[in-house]
Amino acid sequence: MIEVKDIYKTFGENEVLKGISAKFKAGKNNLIIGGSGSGKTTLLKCIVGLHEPTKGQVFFDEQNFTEMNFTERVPIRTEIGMLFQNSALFDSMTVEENLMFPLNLFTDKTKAEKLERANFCLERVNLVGSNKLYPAELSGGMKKRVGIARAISMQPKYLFVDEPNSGLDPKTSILIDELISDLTEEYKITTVIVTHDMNSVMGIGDHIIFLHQGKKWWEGSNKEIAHTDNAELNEFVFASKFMQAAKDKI
Ligand SMILES: Nc1ncnc2c1ncn2[C@@H]1O[C@H](COP(=O)(O)OP(=O)(O)OP(=O)(O)O)[C@@H](O)[C@H]1O
Repeated sequence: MIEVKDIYKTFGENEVLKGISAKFKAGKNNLIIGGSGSGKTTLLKCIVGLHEPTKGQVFFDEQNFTEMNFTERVPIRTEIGMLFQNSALFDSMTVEENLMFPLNLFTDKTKAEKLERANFCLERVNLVGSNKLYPAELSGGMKKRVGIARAISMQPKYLFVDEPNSGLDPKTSILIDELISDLTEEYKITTVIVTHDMNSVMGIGDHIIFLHQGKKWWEGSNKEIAHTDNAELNEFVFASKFMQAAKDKI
């Protein structure tokens, strides 16, 4: 479980996060949603240590990450998998080399063991045989799957995903969501996903926190979100006429 306690983050005069507290449980898809500029990515970056919170604390399984120095954080960092918007693959490396990269960096496995792990992860994301391809030869959905394979290569306890569906067609988006959700449940990963995608919210939103004006405005599940009387959340979720019409049927 990850817990954030009273997180504030200020950039100059701009107070972006204003006292966010939340718990993200293992084996669940924890979604952070909210309008553009509401602070979703900033919160994600504060949790993983890419930003230091101005105030407040982050705990990984009751270990106070905020109070740790760089060296003390290393064991937790090696348990973190990350998937960024653009998949962040190394263009000059093949799929296999991309997957081996964290294993080369953080483990003392033999080459054969690393290859075995890379192949296992590729199989898990349904990309067997793509070892020698370069990112430029992959579709957007395939790149995401390689990104996911690399993120799980180190058997992470914690997985952070920023906008997994950006640039993907609706069908591929659903496949990516289902893949993340299946891996989360199977390996009991604490997964935190920043998303705008209402299909994801409805499809895999076990636990959702809605940010508005830098505050946690609402918290609940995908089952609860359809029946919320929170005005700002309603406006956000049911912004389109289609979603308005669908609301009564949920
Ligand atoms: N490194 C930074 N330096 C200064 N300001 C920043 C920095 N990162 C984010 N901000 C500001 O923080 C605010 C929230 O940004 P953030 O990217 O967290 O929002 P978001 O909810 O993820 O938005 P979006 O949905 O558009 O990606 C914005 O006003 C942004 O300009």
